[in-house]
Amino acid sequence: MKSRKMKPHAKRINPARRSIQTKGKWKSIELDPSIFAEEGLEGLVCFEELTNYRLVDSEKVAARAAKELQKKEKKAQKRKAQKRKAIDVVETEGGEVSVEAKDAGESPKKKIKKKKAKLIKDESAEVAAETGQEEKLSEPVKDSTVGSQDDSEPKQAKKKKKKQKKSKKISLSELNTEKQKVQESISENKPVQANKDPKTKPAKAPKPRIKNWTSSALSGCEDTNSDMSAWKDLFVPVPVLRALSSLGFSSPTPIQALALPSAIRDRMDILGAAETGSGKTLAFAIPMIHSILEWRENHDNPDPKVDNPKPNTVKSLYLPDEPENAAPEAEEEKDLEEGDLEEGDLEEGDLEEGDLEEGDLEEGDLEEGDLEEGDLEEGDLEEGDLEEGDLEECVDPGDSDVGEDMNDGTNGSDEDGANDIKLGCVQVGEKTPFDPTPQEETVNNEGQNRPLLGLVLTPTRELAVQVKHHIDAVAKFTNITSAIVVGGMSQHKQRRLLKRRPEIVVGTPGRLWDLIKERDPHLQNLRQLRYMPV
Ligand SMILES: Nc1ncnc2c1ncn2[C@@H]1O[C@H](COP(=O)(O)OP(=O)(O)OP(=O)(O)O)[C@@H](O)[C@H]1O
Repeated sequence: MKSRKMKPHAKRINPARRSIQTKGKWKSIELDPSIFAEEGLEGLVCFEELTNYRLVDSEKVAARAAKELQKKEKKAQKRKAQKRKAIDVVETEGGEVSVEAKDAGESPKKKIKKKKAKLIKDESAEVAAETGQEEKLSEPVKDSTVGSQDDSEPKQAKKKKKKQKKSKKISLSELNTEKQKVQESISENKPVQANKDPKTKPAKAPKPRIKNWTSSALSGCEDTNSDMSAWKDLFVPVPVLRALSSLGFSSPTPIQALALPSAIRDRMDILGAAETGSGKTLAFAIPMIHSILEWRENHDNPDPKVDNPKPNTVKSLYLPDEPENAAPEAEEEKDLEEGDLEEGDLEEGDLEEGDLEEGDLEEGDLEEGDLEEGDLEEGDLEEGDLEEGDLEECVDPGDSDVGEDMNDGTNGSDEDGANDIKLGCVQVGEKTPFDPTPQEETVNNEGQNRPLLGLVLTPTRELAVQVKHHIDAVAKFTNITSAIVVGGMSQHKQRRLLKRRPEIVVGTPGRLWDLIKERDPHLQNLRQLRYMPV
């Protein structure tokens, strides 16, 4: 039915939604005009009828419509994907400019993702450049950009992890090699080299050993390669020169260079002054040793026609042109064969510490009376050497001063010299007349007759010890012996040492005076004293 109110060209409702499929056409039906006179039908225009049509299932139609929609959406997605692919191809060929052009039409999320990927790519390139593997690493990075961006991120992460693992492995292997080095060096007693890698802990450096040059000299480690020509013209005795070479003293200090010729050649008294550590000790010790060697030579080969001994008869470097000097000491050190030595050839002091080894002396070699008082020094006997009953009376009242206070400047002589006159800082013994004439020797063998030839006076005990070490070091190839006489140490022991008649005595005034007052035989015989450094 059509009325006047209906629009003539109104859009027809989709027939599918009506569930009717129109096959024929709508046809108008002729009506009686009286019908239009009735109320309520004045707006009616005509009737139409459709006789050819088909009823349709509405659900099926709806499903079809949904399918059609999905197909359309898929097609749209495909088109978009094809567009992206085309843009990526352009990017790989054209570089950054094309990427930026492509970015203009993309969402901000995708832009961030791309930036991330780009940053990772740059980092990996830098690392590759550092490790020298740039070529290997850059290729897979390019591949990832050709593929989808979502895939590129996990690939980059994997590579990063691999790199981290690699670097960890490298650092671990470095640590292992360092450990091995340290273990090797420990087993070989070698100092460990400083570790250059700041991450790993540096190995503890071994504590530097302070060189005890006196003991090293006495141990006999000779530096035979050192050039000793700087000592030429200083009149140093050859055995002393050998000792200096073993100490590594290849040249004299200024005070030694100045003092030695005047003291040795010109026999001058010398008053020297130089700063501490400048070698003053050897400046007086070498001339003293020279003087003693000279005395020995004249004493062993006395010339009955000449009262005074010949000066400068000791071999030294002051005669460089003489062929004798070319082979110093070599002849003296010829190997001794069995039978070469007869009884009496060896004197006291000829054998030094270390000359005899374990096993050299057998049971029965020593007879009763071979050892005298004073032959054994402190330290000669070790724990276990003496058995119960070996010592009967071992307490010596003279040893009571072992524990004297080292800081106390006064010696035990104060009690003895209670009646002495004190003049300022000089003490003069009233009741102790000093008699320089030699006392009658109680023992008359050759070694016991040796006079005191050098007496060194030092203000302190410590300096006395130091000076004795210096003298022993440079006199180690001469058989010259020395003893120390200072307060704070056993007076009894010092008396025993003086019985051995050392050529040199180093001491402090107080203890020396004590022993002189006690008429120690070695200190009473000062007629032969040739050298007295103060
Ligand atoms: N010719 C030399 N060459 C190298 N070193 C030397 C030489 N002479 C001495 N010395 C070294 O110098 C150090 C100091 O020497 P010395 O003790 O004789 O100096 P000093 O002037 O007597 O010092 P102080 O005034 O403190 O007693 C010694 O331990 C020795 O190692």
